[in-house]
Amino acid sequence: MPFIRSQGADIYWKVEGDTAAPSLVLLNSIGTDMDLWDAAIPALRHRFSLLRIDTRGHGASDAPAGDYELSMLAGDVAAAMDAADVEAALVAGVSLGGMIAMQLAMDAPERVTGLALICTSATMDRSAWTARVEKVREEGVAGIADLAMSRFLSPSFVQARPEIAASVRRGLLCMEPAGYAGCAAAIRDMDIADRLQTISVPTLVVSGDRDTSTPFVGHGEHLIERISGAQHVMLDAAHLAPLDAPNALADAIIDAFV
Ligand SMILES: O=C(O)CC1=CCC(=O)O1
Repeated sequence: MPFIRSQGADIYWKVEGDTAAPSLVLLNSIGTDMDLWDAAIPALRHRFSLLRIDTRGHGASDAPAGDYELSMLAGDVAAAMDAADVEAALVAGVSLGGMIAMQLAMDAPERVTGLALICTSATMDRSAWTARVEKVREEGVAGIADLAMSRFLSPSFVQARPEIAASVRRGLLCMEPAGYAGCAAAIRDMDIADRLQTISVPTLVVSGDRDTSTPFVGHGEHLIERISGAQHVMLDAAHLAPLDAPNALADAIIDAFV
């Protein structure tokens, strides 16, 4: 399995798809891993060379103790791109993944040819994420599992696809608490809102009409108002859009960038 050592942690990455096509980096939300993208891969793999990365603290990547920072997580993405020989790419991220993508576009604009910002935000509630970090460090991921699940998926999706909901919950509960808390600290300390105007690459903002974690009002809307020329697509989806609407999400990315 390919790992790259980055800033004291082994980061897991994987390349698939059409390696002669433009590169698309896929980033996961907090509490999931690169498998979040599985259902969208068949629609994306013929159009892009896909680089999936397990965000530090998630999946097969290491989960060191302590607070992480968005710039550290963006540095991990750049390290995985180096390891995969990807000079620059379109970067698509769900939620935390979108925050990392925006940070990378600010820290290393030469590595980013475009952004697909999916059910994400530049402004999360600091006190709520402070409480989440503390709870996970005291009680483990089980302490926030119900809350996280209620923000990931809508009741209608859970009823229609209980096996997917069960697998998301299992993944969450199997996580290292240090990994969840480290990334939750990066969300708590996020500081990108004032620099959104510096993003100059083509950007697609995707919202979910059933997303209660980063709804369009106050989140997607905030991004399109500040990122010059950003396009917007609203999907029939909750927060984890790649599970809820994988083909519509893939089509939106292909329509915007191919
Ligand atoms: O609120 C949630 O738990 C959902 C979420 C916020 C950031 C992220 O990556 O997922």
